[in-house]
Amino acid sequence: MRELDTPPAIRLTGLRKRFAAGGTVALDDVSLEVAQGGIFGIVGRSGAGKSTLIRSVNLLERPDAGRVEVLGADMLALGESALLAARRGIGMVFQHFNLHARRTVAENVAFPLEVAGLPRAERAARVAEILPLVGLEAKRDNYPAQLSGGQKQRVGIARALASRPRILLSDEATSALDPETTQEILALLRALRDRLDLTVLLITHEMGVVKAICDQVAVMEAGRIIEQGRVFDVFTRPAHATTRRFVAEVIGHAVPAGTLARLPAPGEGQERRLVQVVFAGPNSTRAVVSEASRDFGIDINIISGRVDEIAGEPFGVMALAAYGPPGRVGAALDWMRGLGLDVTEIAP
Ligand SMILES: Nc1ncnc2c1ncn2[C@@H]1O[C@H](COP(=O)(O)OP(=O)(O)OP(=O)(O)O)[C@@H](O)[C@H]1O
Repeated sequence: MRELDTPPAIRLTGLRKRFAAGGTVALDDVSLEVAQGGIFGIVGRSGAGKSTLIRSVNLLERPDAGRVEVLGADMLALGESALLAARRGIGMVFQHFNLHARRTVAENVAFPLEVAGLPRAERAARVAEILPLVGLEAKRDNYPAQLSGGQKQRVGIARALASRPRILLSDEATSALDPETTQEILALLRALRDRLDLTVLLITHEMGVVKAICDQVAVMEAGRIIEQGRVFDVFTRPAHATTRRFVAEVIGHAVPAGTLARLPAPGEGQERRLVQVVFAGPNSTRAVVSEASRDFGIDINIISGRVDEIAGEPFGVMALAAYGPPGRVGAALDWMRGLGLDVTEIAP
């Protein structure tokens, strides 16, 4: 991450929100910090409180308690006009694009500038500058109905960037898109972050989105953040059961029951241990399976395996069945743990 010495772009402290007396608590003591230039993902199931949280940043939703600081400004202390100005520094992208059907691409992008009272010539100049950034110069006079979903979201992004915000909020921006278009839009968001020096806070129910572009992640459940940290750390060492389920969606290694049933039973005087091994860090590329097998005199059957990259770092996960005399198998697994690999038993 960049600019480690600068204060966070967004700092939320102790946010609480309940929509009705006696109703569900949408935010329950939520605190997080988004570093300048970072891409921070908030993931959680439907109803976890993600929308309420992201809408608290620009005060589309007012928390009942807590503190919202954006680029150093105490948002809850701002008067009406100062708040409007602060909001112009925070762009927002929506799941269903929210485009005006009867306005062209250029007119949609210019809309927030019109609301802000910018003269026509300046609006036109800004639109001409921004459409190439999202690859839509050729579509400037088209109407939303003439665009694909991905193109519509590019318009949504261009509109969010029209007032040159330093911060971009993304509310499930890719949830209505197919997987290929999702990857294109995510790549665009990352490129824009780099080019315009943006800070991005996004919410999603898909861990794949987090894996693709975020450097920090927070997992929400029932209004609380149950886990947060660097994406690589959370993916490779999820602490909470809910996080483990999310992580399993993209890097999971549930071994099918049929496969387990077909594994050979241990021979006379032998034991069998089934483990999942997560390879990360300096020993991720070491030939641990063959080394363990040779040095401890055991047999290791690789049931499944996959090598991946998370936040640009190599990462692998394997399911292994290890056979050998009692004691030696355990010693081999301990040796793997000693190398910093994450070894967990997956079945008896
Ligand atoms: N305007 C509202 N009035 C009353 N309750 C609300 C309102 N908005 C959200 N809630 C409730 O607050 C809780 C959190 O909702 P929120 O929309 O923030 O969750 P979410 O994680 O974004 O879910 P989704 O992905 O389905 O939008 C839910 O119980 C929801 O029903």
